[in-house]
Amino acid sequence: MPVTPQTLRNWKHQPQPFVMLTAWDWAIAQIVDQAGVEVILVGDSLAMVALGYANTLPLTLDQMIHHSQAVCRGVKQALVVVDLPFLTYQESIAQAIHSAGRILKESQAQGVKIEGGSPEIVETIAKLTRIGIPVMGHVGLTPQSVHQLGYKQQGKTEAEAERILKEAIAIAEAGAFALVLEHIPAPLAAQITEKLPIPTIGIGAGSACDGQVLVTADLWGLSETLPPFAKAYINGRATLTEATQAFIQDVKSRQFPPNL
Ligand SMILES: Nc1nc(=O)c2c([nH]1)NC[C@@H]1CN(c3ccc(C(=O)N[C@@H](CCC(=O)O)C(=O)O)cc3)CN21
Ligand SMILES: CC(C)C(=O)C(=O)O
Ligand SMILES: [Mg+2]
Repeated sequence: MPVTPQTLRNWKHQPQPFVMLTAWDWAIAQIVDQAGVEVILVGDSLAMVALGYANTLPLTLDQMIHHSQAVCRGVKQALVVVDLPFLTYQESIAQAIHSAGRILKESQAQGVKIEGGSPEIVETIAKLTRIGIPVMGHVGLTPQSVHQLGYKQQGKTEAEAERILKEAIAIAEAGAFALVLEHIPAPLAAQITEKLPIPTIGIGAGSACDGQVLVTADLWGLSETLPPFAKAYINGRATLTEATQAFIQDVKSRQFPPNL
């Protein structure tokens, strides 16, 4: 049965966490969907892992729609959620509706994710939800604020932890169907998970969350550097380099192609 935002919203305190992975094109989406993940995120990290930008800020809405369309063509089971890129939702609620609306109209995605927990963002989540657009929240380390936060762990002081907990509660009350907790201490993520009526999805937030998310380029060992919380399950760079060099050798030694 295909996963919907409602399926996910009800996935709370289950014995087994659900899994979300990122995808940025059709082949990757097919692989992770057929492997059995519950959610596929067209994450704006694609700016870095697929397009080579230094951070997620340059990505445009048109680029995101182009990648989302490709991802959706490869997915049969998983719920597809798309990150709204930097400055495609922060300017006004009207801008957020326009951007989220284009994602849902121009791809088959069923939800959008937006970063932050300020009163403005909470109001935007409430408005999008009221007009029928499922929204996933994202607090803790929010990479679109890299020039303010860097990529450091968030919520280390008592005051910061309290602020993140309050943001999480406000986002849930605004109607978000799930919430990403990025790079915060495990006890804080456990406390938020306990208190929220909606599922939490951790990345660098410990094992108590209702779901876990990873950037697929990190899982596959394709990234040049790994965040401290990520784990590569295959050395993709080395494995693909070896295959490429074997091909180069075969051509140079006339072992490839075969003479049919
Ligand atoms: N491939 C990839 N994986 C990710 O998880 C990811 C992205 N890209 N792009 C957007 C953000 C950036 N992320 C990152 C990147 C680096 C650190 C990291 O190295 N943190 C160090 C300190 C860095 C600092 O002080 O500036 C740490 O010890 O927390 C953490 C999260 C997570 N997100
Ligand atoms: C890491 C996840 C949560 C994300 O926002 C992304 O990949 O862009
Ligand atoms: Mg993102």
